[in-house]
Amino acid sequence: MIRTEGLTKRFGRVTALDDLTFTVEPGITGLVGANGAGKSTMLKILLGLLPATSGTAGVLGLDVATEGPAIRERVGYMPEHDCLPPDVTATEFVVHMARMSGLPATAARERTADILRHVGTYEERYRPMGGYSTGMKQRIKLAQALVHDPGLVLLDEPTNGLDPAGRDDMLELIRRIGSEFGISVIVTSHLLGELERVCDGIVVIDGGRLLKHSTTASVTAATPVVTVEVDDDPAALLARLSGRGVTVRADGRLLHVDVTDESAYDVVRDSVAALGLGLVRMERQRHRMTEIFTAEEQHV
Ligand SMILES: Nc1ncnc2c1ncn2[C@@H]1O[C@H](COP(=O)(O)OP(=O)(O)OP(=O)(O)O)[C@@H](O)[C@H]1O
Repeated sequence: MIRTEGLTKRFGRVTALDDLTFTVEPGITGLVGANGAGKSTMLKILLGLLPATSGTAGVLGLDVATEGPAIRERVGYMPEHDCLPPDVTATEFVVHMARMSGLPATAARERTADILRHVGTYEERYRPMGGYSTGMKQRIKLAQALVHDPGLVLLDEPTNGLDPAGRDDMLELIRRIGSEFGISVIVTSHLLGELERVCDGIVVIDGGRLLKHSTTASVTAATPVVTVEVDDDPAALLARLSGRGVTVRADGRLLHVDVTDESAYDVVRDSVAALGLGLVRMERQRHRMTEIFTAEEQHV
């Protein structure tokens, strides 16, 4: 889908991308990094909108340096910042973008109606976009990226500015773009945790350098861990669980238990009861990917 080789971009003294080499397979891929890590710069280079300082990149087998227009015919792009004209309706805008991408007038109108229904803004389609909420604007930006039925979409921070429910809705839409329409997706975010839910693969960049490239499956396949807290010294519980073949680590007053299968929960419950302890907390750990990336970062 995408390959880069030694890709570097400098703006004066700022190195936005520093010798990046990676490949991206079809599916949903997250491009993660803090603000300023170089994510938007990467997307603009992949679209052929910004020239690289050195190195090469290809998208769908096309060279970004010489085949930008052909790439933009086949790829949809959702920019990060607000770019919607306020006095134009969603229908007018998305039809216009479809026509710009080469669709005939009738097909553009039909596709626009379909895609606005799909992203959940059909009711409001004849209202000027200036009055839209941030969530609706993000959906229109997504709709215009999809309207010409691209093989790949590049989404720049699509959950930016959304409340938790809006984020969940947007992530669900992205998941469906991949699974129902079979369109490959590159989605950027500064939040690793939210991409973990929808992505097949993750590329992490930091200060323009590649920190990590991995499949989400290989990461989330790691054994789940449950944190257990009891109302007394956990030493006796630690010994009892180890004696029953459970892998467990002490962390101050907390115990971290590997859940290789569901029976581990029963072993914890029965052991706590047998020792006459009170169970204060038993919690599945979140953000495993963050921990794994942080652990591996030390080896990079
Ligand atoms: N046109 C430009 N001129 C000068 N510097 C730029 C330009 N575009 C980006 N930069 C710099 O390059 C670096 C990477 O910026 P980029 O916008 O790609 O980061 P990002 O990861 O997308 O962050 P954000 O989410 O905040 O947009 C930053 O230091 C930024 O200031």
